[in-house]
Amino acid sequence: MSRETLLAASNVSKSFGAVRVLHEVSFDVYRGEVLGILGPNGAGKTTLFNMISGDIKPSGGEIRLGGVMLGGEPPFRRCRMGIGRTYQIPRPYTGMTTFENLLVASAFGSGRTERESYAFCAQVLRDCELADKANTPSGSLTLLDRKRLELARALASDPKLLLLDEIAGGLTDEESKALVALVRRIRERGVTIVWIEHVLNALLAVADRLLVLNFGEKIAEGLPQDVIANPEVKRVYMGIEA
Ligand SMILES: Nc1ncnc2c1ncn2[C@@H]1O[C@H](COP(=O)(O)OP(=O)(O)OP(=O)(O)O)[C@@H](O)[C@H]1O
Repeated sequence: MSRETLLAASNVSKSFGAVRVLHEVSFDVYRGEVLGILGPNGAGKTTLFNMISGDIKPSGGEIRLGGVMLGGEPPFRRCRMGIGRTYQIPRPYTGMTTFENLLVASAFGSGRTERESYAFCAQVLRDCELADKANTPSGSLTLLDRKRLELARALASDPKLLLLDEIAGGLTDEESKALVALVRRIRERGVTIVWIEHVLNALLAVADRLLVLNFGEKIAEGLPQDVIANPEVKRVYMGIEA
């Protein structure tokens, strides 16, 4: 079966001054898949997301979405082109309610009218199991609900490609399962997902493929069972000598 590429990264590199953080990383993300990204702390995972979302510029290489080069497009335009993301540290507007947070994200990203945004955001709230917290100030949500809100805010811009940055950290096993179920539902709606995650069980429960970074270089990519069995991945990521 032929796979359609949604996002293509070719030879993407990033240095901060003399410090090389990513070196010529290339990979494709196929439409409809969940690609999991693993790697030790400092491997360059979030830096890669920052370059896809346009928060920072690559030092070299190219990133394309649906064949269109992202080049110097700023973050808001990439958002409107269909790239949504979450941040490792959720950034809700704590003085606003859950619903208001979604409305802001929707107005920013989707180009919907106010009336359309209301209906759409109400649906996103239901999808993310936050409907009963619509009027709760976001600053008083539980950790799981803050994670759901972070996801819901990314979904409110109606992305084709959703970048999830360590959303399962700090959750109990049960909460993590609830989050995985939500990620699955989002994928079933046709959203393509790239998920950086240290909570391996969560990632393995939903990822179609895995990519592993170490010291800014891609060291493995493929089916989860093959990547997890790769001796280099075991050594650098799990500390297991072959
Ligand atoms: N703006 C910056 N200026 C200088 N160095 C940076 C900057 N952003 C990131 N780095 C460095 O780049 C390296 C990669 O950071 P990055 O956050 O991408 O790693 P990561 O794989 O996401 O790690 P973690 O799993 O801990 O989140 C780190 O050494 C970090 O200190």
